[in-house]
Amino acid sequence: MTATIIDGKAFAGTVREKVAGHVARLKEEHGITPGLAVVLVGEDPASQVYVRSKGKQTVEVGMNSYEHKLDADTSEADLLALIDQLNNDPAVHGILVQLPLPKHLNEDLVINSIDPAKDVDGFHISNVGLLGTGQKSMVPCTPLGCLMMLRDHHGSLSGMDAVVIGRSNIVGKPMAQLLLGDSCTVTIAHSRTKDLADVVRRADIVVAAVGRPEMVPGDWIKEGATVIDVGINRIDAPEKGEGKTRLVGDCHFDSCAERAGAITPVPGGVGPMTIACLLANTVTACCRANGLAEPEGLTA
Ligand SMILES: Nc1nc2c(c(=O)[nH]1)N[C@@H](CN(C=O)c1ccc(C(=O)N[C@@H](CCC(=O)O)C(=O)O)cc1)CN2
Repeated sequence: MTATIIDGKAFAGTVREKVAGHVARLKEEHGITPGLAVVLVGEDPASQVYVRSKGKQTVEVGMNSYEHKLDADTSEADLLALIDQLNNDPAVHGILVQLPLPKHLNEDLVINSIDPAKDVDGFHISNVGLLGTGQKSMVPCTPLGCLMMLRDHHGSLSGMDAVVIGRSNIVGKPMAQLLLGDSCTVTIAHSRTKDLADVVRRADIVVAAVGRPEMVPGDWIKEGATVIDVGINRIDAPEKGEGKTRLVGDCHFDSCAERAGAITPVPGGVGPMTIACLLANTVTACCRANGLAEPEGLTA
């Protein structure tokens, strides 16, 4: 079998178009412009790129973007004071603190200081609890993007065997909750899982989110399975020239694509959906804050 490529970049474009349509309606019919505040602490080069991209795409869909760039040695008290100010700003409907934070800042404390209604990352403990109990919540962007692509490809996921490799709070755990919510039989695998190859071979859906370059080989994949590769790993690429690098996922793309029914590429798969879903969550948060009907097709 040669897999269908699930084009996350194109899909993200359709999500952004839908978001832009909702934003236009919010302005025309209610005089409301959704606003997203992004907080970056420090100068991590990858984070700077992601934050720039978030700001640009926020403006492109017609929303207001508020960027707060803080020095790497910003104190916890100053960061919490900024979050408190954003929590109380009616023009701000979504707040995101770019991760990872510098080591001296307590990530859990910072995330849990965000108003859960404005927590467009879905990382606040209240949103984690709401998702885990099947209640309306803000849903983390990367897993939401994966779910949207899976639903689009399969229609119903009911009864499918899904394996999520990785148990992070940002991807693995919420992904498993979302798949459970869509009536999959879900296994969360991790570094201590015994016979990982056999566990993965049973799966109709494989979501790989471990951050280990190409660790899933093609012969772990059941014929016809759908592979969602969340990993974004930069590796040396001497074949491109001295000192050159390239991006790969957690799955070995060529061998997995030979057996899978469908697969997301890296780059151009899950990554672009993360920011598109952030925009979607901001519109959702804005609608909820104003007691308006939520946009269809943009939430879990
Ligand atoms: N507060 C948050 N911090 C982080 C999150 C998050 O969802 N919330 N996720 C990641 C980083 N991230 C967004 O913040 C992100 C990662 C990757 C991509 C993306 O589009 N990747 C491209 C490749 C880009 C490249 O060339 O390097 C792709 O996969 O095609 C978007 C957003 C950690 N922090």
